[in-house]
Amino acid sequence: MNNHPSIVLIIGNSRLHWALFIDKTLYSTGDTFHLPESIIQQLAQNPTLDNWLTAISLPTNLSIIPDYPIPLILASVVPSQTALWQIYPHLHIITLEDVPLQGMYPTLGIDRALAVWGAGKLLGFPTLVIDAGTALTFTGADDNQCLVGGAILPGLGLQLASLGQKTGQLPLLETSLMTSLPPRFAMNTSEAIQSGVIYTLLSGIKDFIEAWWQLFPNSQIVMTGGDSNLLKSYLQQQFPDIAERLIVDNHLIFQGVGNIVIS
Ligand SMILES: Nc1ncnc2c1ncn2[C@@H]1O[C@H](COP(=O)(O)OP(=O)(O)OP(=O)(O)O)[C@@H](O)[C@H]1O
Ligand SMILES: CC(C)(CO)[C@@H](O)C(=O)NCCC(=O)O
Ligand SMILES: [K+]
Repeated sequence: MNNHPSIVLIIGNSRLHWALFIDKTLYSTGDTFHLPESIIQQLAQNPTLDNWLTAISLPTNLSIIPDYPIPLILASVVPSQTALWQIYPHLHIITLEDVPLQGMYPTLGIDRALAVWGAGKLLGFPTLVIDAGTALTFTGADDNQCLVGGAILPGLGLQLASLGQKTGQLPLLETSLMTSLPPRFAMNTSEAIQSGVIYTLLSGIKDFIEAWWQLFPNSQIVMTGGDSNLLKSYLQQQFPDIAERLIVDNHLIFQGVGNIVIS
């Protein structure tokens, strides 16, 4: 095969993550919100690269845009969203069976399986992935490319949203407005929320990393997901020794997909 494009779509709980592959090479990436059904129908009826590039605004400077139907490779942790794409004519849905990782449990999220597989293939096993998305997850695999397990907690945005939405007096804070660490003992509501959420999250992350290094002292640790850059910068300020050994890779899941599904 040469010069064959495919579109990869990872459906997360807040956003869609897109990649254009040319053969096995990751060519460009982007994020969108969940798409309206009308757009999905248009793409299903006219699945050319030109249409795709318009619909999801992926950057390209390809000299030749082929006009045959483009395969869509989809991995989703949102079943209702997966259902909308069933009408696409050249659809491959990635399941746990596609991932060569050993020892997976049946309800493991496909995003976690792909990310830890991608991290291991890219940087070596053992590996621990921290995915700072809607949910924040830890997912580890050992030298035998076998799942060790992990943990799931509400991500940064979700922690802030739950305080904003489930209380009478607390404002809804947005991660996009956060930059530097708040004072630990805060004297206003906004900083008090930030302090509580951020310092407990950072110590929790540190504790999981240290527990992992007890098991696998030389393991790589990779962080990915929408909040990874923000969390890495907080960790650099709060726990520089840990941050120094942490790799941020926002394309980890796509590395995993490219590695196993695209032939
Ligand atoms: N432009 C953006 N729009 C929305 N969220 C963003 C953006 N940039 C960063 N984020 C952060 O990304 C987080 C969500 O991460 P991400 O987009 O990786 O989640 P997801 O893939 O939809 O969810 P998950 O993978 O956990 O199901 C939010 O907490 C938010 O703070
Ligand atoms: C934890 C999330 C929401 C993270 O995106 C996803 O991986 C998921 O729905 N997982 C299923 C449960 C599990 O991984 O054990
Ligand atoms: K759910």
